[in-house]
Amino acid sequence: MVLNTAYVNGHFFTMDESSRQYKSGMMVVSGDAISYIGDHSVQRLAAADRVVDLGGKWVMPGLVNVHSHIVMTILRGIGDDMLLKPWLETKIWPMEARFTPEIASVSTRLGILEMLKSGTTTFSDMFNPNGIDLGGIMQEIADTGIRGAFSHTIFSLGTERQQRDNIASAERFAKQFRTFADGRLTTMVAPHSPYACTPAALEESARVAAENGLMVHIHVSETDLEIRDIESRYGVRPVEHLRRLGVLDQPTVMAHGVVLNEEERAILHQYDVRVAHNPISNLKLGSGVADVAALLEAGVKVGIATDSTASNNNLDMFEEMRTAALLQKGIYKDASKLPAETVLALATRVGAEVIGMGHTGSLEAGKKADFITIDPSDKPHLQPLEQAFSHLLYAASGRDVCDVYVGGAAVVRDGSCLTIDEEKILAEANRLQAELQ
Ligand SMILES: CSC[C@H]1O[C@@H](n2cnc3c(O)ncnc32)[C@H](O)[C@@H]1O
Ligand SMILES: [Zn+2]
Repeated sequence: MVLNTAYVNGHFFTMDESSRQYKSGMMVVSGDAISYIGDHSVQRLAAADRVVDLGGKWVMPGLVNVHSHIVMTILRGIGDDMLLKPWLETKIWPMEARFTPEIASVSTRLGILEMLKSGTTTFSDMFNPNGIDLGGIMQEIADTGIRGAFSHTIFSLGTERQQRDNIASAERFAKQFRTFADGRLTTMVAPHSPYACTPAALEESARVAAENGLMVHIHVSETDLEIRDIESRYGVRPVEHLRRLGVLDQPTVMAHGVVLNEEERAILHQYDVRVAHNPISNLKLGSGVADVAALLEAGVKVGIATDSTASNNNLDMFEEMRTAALLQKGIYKDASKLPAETVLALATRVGAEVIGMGHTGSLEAGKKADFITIDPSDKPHLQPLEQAFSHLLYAASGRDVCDVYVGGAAVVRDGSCLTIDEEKILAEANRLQAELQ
């Protein structure tokens, strides 16, 4: 039997196409989906099996982080203040090579704990298996209650045989977990980047995506150095390189897109390539600032993302949204660029579409009941209440998140995670980072 829960007395921000607000509104959740959102309805209240009084809390869709690496969470604070190439080659990749199954597991749960507590309900993640049992990791992710899409990274490393095995392992993973945890978790195909994958590996990735109806998730055009490197190896820039190899024929999420010209933005639009914008990671690694305003003007779908805690150094999507908005205003010297309405949409409804999960991301009848609450009543930085929508972007932080629901199930209540043993994970993470160094 489907349980109907009525959430009453909340201030709802729907983030649907028309971005409605219902002050003193009502939302009914039937099973794992929203069946009603709107003004208070006495009839619907009478028909509900359960009533939750929100006491004036704000309710918005859970945030969608479209590019992360949760297995790297343990590396927070390691490798600060370095450019991407030396950061990867001298710090991160050598450390990742020493990861054990225990590190991968603790890192994953620490990352998800941080995401859930700061209001992220859906994420798209790329991880490097390194001999780790990905089935076990997927089960752990499922147990946290979060929603997401996961990809086993493809690197062109080692002998030809090792490279073939790597792609075969990514394909097995993508097929096995394509629909997992009642469809809450799914997979993508993730060649790391045009510089860490051979043309053959990129073509193979496109084949695996096409044969299995999956999206491609790849780092592209992150730095000037990458553009020079790809041009010198193949005579064309990364976007054209991927286009020629057939990668862009598959639905693709390109992480970064910092260094793009007008012609490339037109290609992304033409091929419906979506961009995962990682403003803080791009700033911290000294990569630059993606021209999100130009991408949106070119009709490209953009989502917001954190990247990993090794280049961010947190997974707070509120910080990420605010940074995204402020950067465009700053680089254009135009305060009208990326208003609250736009950025909040990119981090919710549009972000969900970017990663092919349009069944979440807004509070609308028929969508999954993935939502978060914020209690502004005791928070001076969220008052006066009248401009609440503005506060969601310009004043709130992940620490303000009170309750988090995924598919109608509570995963965080009053700031405490119900699905992960916080004390235990923090102790384990501290012990393991000390051992790694
Ligand atoms: C965890 S599997 C993915 C792989 O990507 C590396 N990585 C993390 N952040 C970035 C980035 O911004 N650009 C390129 N590569 C990145 C990470 O170390 C893993 O090996
Ligand atoms: Zn990344």
